[in-house]
Parts: sequence; C-alpha cells; structure tokens
Amino acid sequence: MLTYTLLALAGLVAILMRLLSIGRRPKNYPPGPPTLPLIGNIHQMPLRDAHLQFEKWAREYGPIYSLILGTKTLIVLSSGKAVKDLLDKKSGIYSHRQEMYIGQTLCSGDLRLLMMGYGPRWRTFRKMVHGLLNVSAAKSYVPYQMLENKQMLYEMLNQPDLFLESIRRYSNALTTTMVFGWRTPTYEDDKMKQLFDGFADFADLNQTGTAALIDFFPWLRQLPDFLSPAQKKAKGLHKHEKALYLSHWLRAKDEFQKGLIQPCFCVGMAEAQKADGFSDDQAAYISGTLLEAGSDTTSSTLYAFVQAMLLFPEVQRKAQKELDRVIGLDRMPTIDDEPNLQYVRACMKETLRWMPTTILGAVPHAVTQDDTYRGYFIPQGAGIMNNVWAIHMDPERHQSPRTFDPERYINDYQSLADAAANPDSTKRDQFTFGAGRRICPGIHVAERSLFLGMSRMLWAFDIEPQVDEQGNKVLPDPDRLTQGFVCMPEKFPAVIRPRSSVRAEKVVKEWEDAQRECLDPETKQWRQAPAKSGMASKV
Ligand code: HEM
Repeated sequence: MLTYTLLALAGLVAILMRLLSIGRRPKNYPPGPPTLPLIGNIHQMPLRDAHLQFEKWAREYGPIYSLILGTKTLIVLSSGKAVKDLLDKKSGIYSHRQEMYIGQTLCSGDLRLLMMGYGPRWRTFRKMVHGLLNVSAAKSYVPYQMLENKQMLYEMLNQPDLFLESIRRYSNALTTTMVFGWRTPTYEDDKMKQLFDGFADFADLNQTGTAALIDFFPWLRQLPDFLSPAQKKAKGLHKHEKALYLSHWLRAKDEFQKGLIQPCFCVGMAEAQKADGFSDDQAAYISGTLLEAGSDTTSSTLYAFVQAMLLFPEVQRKAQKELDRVIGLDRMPTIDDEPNLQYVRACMKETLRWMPTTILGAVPHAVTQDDTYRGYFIPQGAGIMNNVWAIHMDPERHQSPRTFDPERYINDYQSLADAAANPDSTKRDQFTFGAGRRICPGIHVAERSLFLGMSRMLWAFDIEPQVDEQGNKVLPDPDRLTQGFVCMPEKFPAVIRPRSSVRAEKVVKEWEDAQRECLDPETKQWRQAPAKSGMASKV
C-alpha cells in the first residue's frame, strides 16, 4: 500500500515538475526577457507594433535571443550575420515551419505553401513555383508588367486620390495574369475584392491571441467550436476560400484543356497534375495562395515608396533628374533601363529597407534538429525569426536608419536575388524577402514590378503633400503602420500631379495604344499571348 502511495506521489511530483518547467528558459538557451511559470514570455507579446518590441529586445539581448511561449521556443535573429550563418548556411536544417494550427491546418487544409512544413510536399510545390517565378520566367512576364503599369499611370492621372487602389490593382492584376492567365481590369472587380477580403480575414484571424495560444497550448484544440470562436471562424474561412480558389483553378484547367489559356502558372500545374495526379484541392490552394503572396507585398512596398517620396522630396527630385537625363521626354522607362538608372534602383532597395513590408520575416522558420550557435543551444522544433526590422534599423549597419537615403545603395549593382545570395552578410542589401531555402521565390518578379512601378511613377508625376486650410503641409507619420504578416503605412493623402502636359498626354496615349494592341475591347483580357503575337514590343 505504502509503495503504491509513494509511487503515486512520485508520479505527481514528476508531473508537477514537468508543468513547472513549462515556461522556464533553460540556462544554455540564448538570453531573453524573464519568464513566468507555464506561460514563459506570452504575457509580454505585444498585440500591436510587435516589431518595435522585438527591436527593443534585440538591443537589450543581442543578435540572438529567445522567447519562451508556453510549450514552444522562438529564437530571434537580429543581425545579418546570424541570419546568414543559420538560415542561409545551415538551410538544410533551418527551413521547416512550426505547426500553425489555425493558420495552416484549419484555415488552409495544410496546403498553404508559405506555412507548409519542410517535407516532400513542400519540395514538389516549391519546385513548381520556382518554375513559374525563376529569373527567366520572370523576364517573360515583363509585357504583363508593362501593360498593367500603363493602366496604373492612366488611373493615377484620372483619379489621383485613389492612388492606393491603382497600385493595388496593378500588383493584383499582374499576379492573377501570371498565375491564372486572366487580369483584374478594375479595382471594383469582384474577384479581386473577394481575394483582398479573404487575405484580410486570414491576417485578422492569425493575429488574434487565440491563434497563438492554441499553438502554445495544443490541448485547447479539443474545445468544441462554441467555446472556441476562432476555430469556428477558421473552418468557415477555409470553406469559403477553398470554393473561391477551386473555381479559379477549375476555370484555368478548363481553358488549358480547350487551348485557350494564356501562358501562366496553371499551364505548368495542369501538366504536372496529369503526370503526378495531385488533387484539384491541392492545385487550387497552391495557385490561389500565390496570389496572396504576390499581391499585398508588392503593393505595400509601392505604397511605402509614395510615402517616402512625400517625406523626402530631395530624393524625389534627384531620381527625376536621373530619369530626365537617361530617358528624357519622348518615352517612358522600361526594364531594360534598369542598369542605367542606378539612383532609382537605389530608391527601390532603400524602400525595401526603410519600410520592409514583411517586417518580422512573414512566418518564422523552424529548425529540424538540435543545434548550437555562439555557445547557445537551439532546440529542435524551435521557431526561428528573421527580425527584419531590427536588422534594417540597426544604426551600426545603416547610419540614421529612419532617414530615407538611397545613397546607401548607390554602388550596389547586385540584383535583389544576387544580394540575398552574397556570402558576405554585410553586402546584403536588405532582408525583406526572407532567407535560405524558404527565400521568397517571387523576388525576380517583384524586382521588376517595383522598378517599373517606381521609375514610371516618377517619370510621369510629382508626388506632393496635401495642404490644409491653414496652408500647412499634411505629412504622414512613417512610423504608423498597419498590422499583420504583411504591413504597410497607414492610409495617407498625397497629391499626384503630372509633371507636364506632354507627360500626361504620353500616359494617355501609351495606355490607349496598349489597350488597342493587346486587349479584347469587351473582356479587357489579353487577346493573345504576348510572346506569340509579338505584342511584347507594343507594351
Ligand atoms: C515586394 C514583394 C515581396 C516580398 C517583400 C515578399 C516577401 C516574402 C517573404 C519574407 C517570404 C517568406 C520567406 C522566408 O520564409 O524566409 C515570402 C515567401 C513567398 N513568396 Fe514572396 N514576397 C514578395 C513578392 C512575391 C511575389 C510577387 C510572389 C509570387 C507571385 C511571391 C511568392 C511567394 C511564395 C510562394 C512564398 C512561399 C515560399 C515558401 O514558403 O517556400 N512573393 N515572400
């Protein structure tokens, strides 16, 4: 009897010890803020502007620190060297994702590439996505980018107050054309609205403390839906999203079978489906979530660029001077001008540094085996955060980091992808596209969309602050950002004015010509593939 009691007591003590160890930071882990039993640092996790707190901890605890979040560990990398040493150089073990029950399992049926674990399914889909987005594929989309950009300029001329909508339509139309072969001709397009609403719901849901709590304490998943509204909402979102993505995919597949589809990702996907036999649900999610990865990121960066031009007018003048010298009045810049517009390129790099839309690296990586770095132990399964904001705002890396200063990059001729691959971490321009094997596969496309968007905007327009009734300039606060995986400046007003009537006429003529040459007048869709028809030269 006594033996049983002693055994039961020992069991109880072991359980208690185990419980009390939850939330504690083992001694050999990277340092971090003090923890509380069971919850660790959960109570200190900021609900808004998390990047500022993560930056503050970086200044306090150094380039590698740890947060204990219930049963999970998050290792935060806050120097270029730490990101290079771990996420890049040891990418064989640092490319996994932690389980995200709400975001990946409930909302996405485990099919969102961005959140997928580092396994055979991720490899198959990543390979396909790479086929769509590699550097030579990216070149083939330039006609799409040129055309959509011309519509963006035309809209900015005619409805300048809606410049955010025009920027969003530009990046969304590009992505839908690359992925599905159809464009979104207006901002009011229902398909586009549904997409953006879906992205917003997804971001909201994943930012709730509940989503995080369910990951930190997995037993909470057993709660019935009526006690866990976040889980209920996630299931509803998945149902809705799946139906939307499936309808896009099935339409693309049908057009592929009839030989009517434009060159796009779904062509490769339909061919691969025949060979590999994956399901329509899988194909729908892979293609659908590409839209999410490509749309918001590009438009948020362009929006930040407009804000930088408002706040740093001397930079705007300098970039326009370069455009006037290299391009002149008779034509607009094209992608081929990129090597000769080094100051505009530097503006693009500086925008990605100054306002990194994926401010905390989008989604943390995870490590698949125990490791050590700088004498610290990094446990298998820990999340690994690329603390982009802290790296970009480190005054030792970038002097006066809140000043928008393209001169930082004036001698940097690397493409964004080459800079990311540079073995010397001090030569990397910025960390906004992530790192290692999970680095953004859209980087080549994004570079072209951003360069074209920025160079043509400044070729055509002056970007100036609004003036209030008292004659004061209305200037936005660059530190007020929206919240989410992908963030951008909070909405701000700006006056977008053509630089001259000649330039305004050119904007109108270019768009009218491009429409006539390339688009079906009724559907506003491409009449023919640009490469097949030689239309590439017309846009
Ligand atoms: C300014 C534009 C963009 C930025 C800043 C950006 C940033 C990022 C970041 C930070 C990641 C996560 C990287 C990591 O885990 O280390 C990512 C992943 C991804 N991006 Fe982008 N992105 C941009 C544009 C695009 C475009 C245009 C596309 C495609 C059309 C795209 C497709 C993807 C995909 C599919 C992933 C998931 C990759 C994976 O998990 O393996 N992105 N992006």
